Amino acid sequence: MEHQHQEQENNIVVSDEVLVNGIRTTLTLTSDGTLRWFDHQHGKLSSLCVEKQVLGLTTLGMLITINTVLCKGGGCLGREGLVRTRFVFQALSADSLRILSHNIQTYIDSLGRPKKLYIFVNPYGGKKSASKIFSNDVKPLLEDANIEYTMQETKYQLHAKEVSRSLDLTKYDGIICVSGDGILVEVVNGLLEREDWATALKIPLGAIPAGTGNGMIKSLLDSVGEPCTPVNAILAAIRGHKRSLDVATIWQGETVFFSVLMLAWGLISDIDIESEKYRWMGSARLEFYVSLYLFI
Ligand SMILES: Nc1ncnc2c1ncn2[C@@H]1O[C@H](COP(=O)(O)OP(=O)(O)OP(=O)(O)O)[C@@H](O)[C@H]1O
Repeated sequence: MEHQHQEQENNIVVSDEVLVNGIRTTLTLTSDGTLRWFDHQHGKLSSLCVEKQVLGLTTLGMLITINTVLCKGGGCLGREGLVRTRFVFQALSADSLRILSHNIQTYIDSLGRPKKLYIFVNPYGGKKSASKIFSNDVKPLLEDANIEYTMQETKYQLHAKEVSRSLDLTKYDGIICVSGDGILVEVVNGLLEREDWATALKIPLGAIPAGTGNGMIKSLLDSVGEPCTPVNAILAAIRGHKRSLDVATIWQGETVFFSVLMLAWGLISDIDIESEKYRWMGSARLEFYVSLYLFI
C-alpha cells in the first residue's frame, strides 16, 4: 500500500488545490497524461485523458479553463456524438495558476500537435457546404485547441495548386483541405512542382470531408474505425495523427501528374471528367452521366 502510494506520487507531474464551483479540491496531472480531481457537486472522482479528450487550455484572471471534446455516452471513443465541454478551475494563488497551467500546457505541447495551419476551403465542392462546415465544425475546435490558422477560400480551379506551389511552408505545421479529394490532389501536385519538393512533401496534409466522394479521408478514418465526419477529421488533425502515403507519378507525354488516391482511365475517368458539367446535381451527376454514356 505504502509502495503503491509512493509510485503514484512519483507519477505526479503537478498537483495543487483549486476551486471547482467554489468547492476546494485537488487538481492533479500524472505523467500518463491524466487530469484528475474530485467533483464534490456530483460526489465522484473525475478524470480527463489529455491526449484523447483535451483540446487546449486558456487562463483568465485566476481561472484555468480546459477545453475538451467528450463522447455523449462517456469514454474516449464512440460514435454517439462528441460534445465540446469546458471545465473551469479557480487557482488559489497567482503562483499556483502559473505552475498548473504551465505544466498542463507543456504536456499538451509534448504531444506533437500542430500550432499553425493553412486551410483551403472549397465553397464549390460537393453540396457547396464547405464554408458552413468550416464555420460550424472546424473553426470552433481549432479555437478550443489554440491553433492559429490562415484560411483561404479557393476562387477558381487549380487555385489551391497555385498557392501550394509558392506557399511559405516554414510558417505552417500542416495544410488542411475542407473539400473533396480534388483540392487535396491539387495541393499534392502544387507541392511536388516546387523546387524544394522533397522537403515540401513532408508537410502534413489533412482533409475535412466537404466534397462529393471524400475518398481519402473516408479511407483514413475508416482504417482507425472512426466515422467519416468533419468533426472526426479535424480532431485527427488537431491531435497530430499522421500516416505516410505513397505518391504515384504519371507521365503523359511532357505532362507529369502525381496521384495519392487512385488512378483511373477509360470509362471511370470519362465519368469523372465529363460529369463535371452536371455538378449542380450533386453526387447524382455520376450516376446520371453513366446513364447518358450507356444509353445515348
Ligand atoms: N471557386 C471555385 N469555382 C469553381 N471551381 C472550383 C472553385 N474552387 C475549387 N474549384 C474546383 O472544384 C473541384 C472539385 O473540388 P472538390 O474535390 O473539393 O469537390 P468534389 O469534386 O465535389 O469532391 P470529390 O473530389 O471528393 O469527389 C476541383 O477540381 C477544384 O479545382
